[in-house]
Amino acid sequence: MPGPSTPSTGEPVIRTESLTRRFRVRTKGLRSKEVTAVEDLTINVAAGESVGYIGANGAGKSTTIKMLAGILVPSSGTARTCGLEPVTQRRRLARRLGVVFGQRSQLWWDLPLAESFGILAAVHDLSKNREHERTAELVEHLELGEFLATPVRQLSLGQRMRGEVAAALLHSPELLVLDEPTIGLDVVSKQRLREFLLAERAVHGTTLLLTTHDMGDVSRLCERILLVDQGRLAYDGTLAGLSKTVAMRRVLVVDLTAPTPDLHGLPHAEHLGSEADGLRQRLAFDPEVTTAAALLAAVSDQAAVRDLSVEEPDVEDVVRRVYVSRGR
Ligand SMILES: Nc1ncnc2c1ncn2[C@@H]1O[C@H](COP(=O)(O)OP(=O)(O)OP(=O)(O)O)[C@@H](O)[C@H]1O
Repeated sequence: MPGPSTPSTGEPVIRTESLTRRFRVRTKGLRSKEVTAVEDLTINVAAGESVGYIGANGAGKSTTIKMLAGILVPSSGTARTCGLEPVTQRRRLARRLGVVFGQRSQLWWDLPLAESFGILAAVHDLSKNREHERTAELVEHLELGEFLATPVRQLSLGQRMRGEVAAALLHSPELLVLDEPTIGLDVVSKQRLREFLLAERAVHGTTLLLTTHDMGDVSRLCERILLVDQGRLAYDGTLAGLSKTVAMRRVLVVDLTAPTPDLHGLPHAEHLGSEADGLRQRLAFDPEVTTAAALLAAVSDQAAVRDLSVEEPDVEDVVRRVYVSRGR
């Protein structure tokens, strides 16, 4: 688990009480029905915490974030972010909050990255000194130097995401909210971004709230997990606590030298499936019970292995098994 949590005596950075948001959605013809995206959500996040906000597709994560950022008005209940009422005090909140939407850009597509930073520094009213100091710090730590002069639309996804994170942090917000920050990134880019976020939090005490479908993000970045199920809070606690509810299975993927029937009788493993006539087979195991090495040895007794990889548990899989363990 990452870094120490910062005890806080002040007001929570995020506080919601019975927060609810409904949408009216069109069904057939002129008919419509009401969808409850977030229901009766009561949470507190203290300064310095790093919280993973996870749940299945459509569970209500983005809707919650939009209400916390003042972009969406709640149907009922209340939210306070950095001690402010997000909708009516949105401008003041913008000075204290940074938001990164993995699938949407806040940068100017046709401008070089450096110019986007300049505009944002002006928007946030940073002094020239502060702007230079903070930009230099972020450029160094996010390794942006080589493409500061490149128009944003020409950046790779990984480069752009680093640019997005820098843009969201330029004004040194006390709360950074990230909606799917590592989506689509390769393993190395993910790792770099996670390391940066950990360092940023350690140095500046920034509170982190992130939604993700990547269990690697959760296990490396988040001390606390909030799990939502159909808009309702289903779990609030540590990853270790969640592991007690459902084992955090990893998946060993083996590529075999010849087509092979599904491997059976492997100790402490579940066969998840095969591809290409059994040339590739996927085996889930609980790292608390066995190791990838022990499982590989057992596979090697039955077939010749050409290549292998180990996948992190998938958030969707964890969420599904939490639901199953609750009888849903
Ligand atoms: N603007 C909208 N109009 C109508 N329905 C909406 C709107 N925004 C969200 N919803 C609905 O609210 C529910 C929650 O959506 P939300 O985007 O918050 O989920 P999510 O947990 O972020 O999902 P994902 O992981 O897929 O991004 C879904 O049923 C979605 O269809």
